[in-house]
Amino acid sequence: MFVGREEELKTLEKLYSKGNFQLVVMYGRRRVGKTTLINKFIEDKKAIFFAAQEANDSINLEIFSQKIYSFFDIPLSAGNFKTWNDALEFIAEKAKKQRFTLVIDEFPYAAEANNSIKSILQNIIDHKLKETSLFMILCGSQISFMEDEVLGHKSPLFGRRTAQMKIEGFDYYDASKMMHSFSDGDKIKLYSCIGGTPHYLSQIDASLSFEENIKDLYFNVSGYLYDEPTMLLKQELREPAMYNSVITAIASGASRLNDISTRISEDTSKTIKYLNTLLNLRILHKEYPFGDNIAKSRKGIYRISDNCYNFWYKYVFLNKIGIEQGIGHTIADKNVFPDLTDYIGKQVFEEVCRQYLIRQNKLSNLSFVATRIGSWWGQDNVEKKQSDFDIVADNKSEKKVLLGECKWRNEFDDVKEIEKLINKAYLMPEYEKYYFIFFSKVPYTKAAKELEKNYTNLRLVTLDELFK
Ligand SMILES: Nc1ncnc2c1ncn2[C@@H]1O[C@H](COP(=O)(O)OP(=O)(O)OP(=O)(O)O)[C@@H](O)[C@H]1O
Repeated sequence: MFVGREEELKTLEKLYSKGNFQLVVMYGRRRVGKTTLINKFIEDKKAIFFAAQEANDSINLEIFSQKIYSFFDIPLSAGNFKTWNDALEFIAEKAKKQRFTLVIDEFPYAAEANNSIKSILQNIIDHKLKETSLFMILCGSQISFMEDEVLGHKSPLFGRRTAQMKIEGFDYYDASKMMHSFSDGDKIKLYSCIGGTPHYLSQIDASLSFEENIKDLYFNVSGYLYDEPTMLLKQELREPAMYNSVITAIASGASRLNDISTRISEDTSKTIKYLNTLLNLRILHKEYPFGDNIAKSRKGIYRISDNCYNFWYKYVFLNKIGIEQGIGHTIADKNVFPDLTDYIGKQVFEEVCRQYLIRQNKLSNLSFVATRIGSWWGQDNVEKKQSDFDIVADNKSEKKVLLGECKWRNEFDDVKEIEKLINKAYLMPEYEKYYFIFFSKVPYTKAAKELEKNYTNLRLVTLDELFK
């Protein structure tokens, strides 16, 4: 079953409809669904799909030759192309007369096996392919390679791409389509622990409970996700040990540079280097209080971008010895599951609610079209304490703002919390019209629903609405 990717397919189709030469550079973490997306895109098109192997140059050229021959119905006895240049010139000649797509998947493998492929490609693009209607996709999983050696200004291919697409994991909404047999609450829990990587989501066993799935995937040595984040880290970094410490520090709650440095016992100048590498790899991202000037703000905090990493570094990495000794399931029951409400409440649910708003905003389902969506934290000068909004979305020119609170708790006084949210609006004084939104794991009380009826600018969102 193919899920989501509507935007990506729309982008590809739009580029394809231009009818001229296109070079789309597509990249994204392993297992994020690049190949599946490309296959969906080419399913109704004439296409040569070549996936480079982690092998030497002659093997890659041989496979490439065979793909070309089979596409043009040339008998294999014709022998392989002698060089990449010959193969690509052949493609260029054919592409003068007919429209087709050429996909080179896992491009870094081919380029690592033969360092001159990038220059050969550049030369052919400039002198031959540009005049054809070839639709070409170069795809790869090594983010640093694709950004530096393909898109980067030092690459021979710099400036040749007509579009670039970074493929991200699913948001909670698309991820939930891969777990339809579960309750809404379990869907959020699964997304919080596994994240949005389609391949990981495809490992969920619908016949097992949420807990059984998490135990099977993470808490035994043969579990599919037992070692996955470190294996991926090793692919991108030569010395992952220090990076493991940095990510563990963040997963355990440190989010500012100083706190992270203290936790890993390194000075801030070294820590910042590690953090920057992890930011470049998109394993981390930085968040700023809503409205801050990002270029100047000193309030940025570091967050782990993917829930699989977040969960793994918080609960699996530090328990590896126990898991290897065969007590993984007990650790999960005793130490992990009881902590999940806190983990989701503090680290995931807010993001899920923001994703919901981003989707609703695109569908024009909010009271106004928001031009910025984020969260805010800072000083409340009236109450003389730190304060925050889980959600802030605004339209500055219309002077409208939406303020929100997200509660992943089993019990709380909803009326009190809603009133608290409304009463904090003075912290955002620059608007004329205020709207409020509240998200809750558990159903609202009658009194809260009454409040919503009387206060037209207030919306109470229930868990099931997140999936509509
Ligand atoms: N859009 C999708 N809908 C449903 N399942 C998907 C989708 N995308 C990916 N998957 C699942 O994830 C698996 C891995 O996806 P895919 O091979 O496309 O990832 P990739 O980014 O090309 O990975 P790699 O870089 O490791 O080759 C697929 O076999 C499929 O099970």
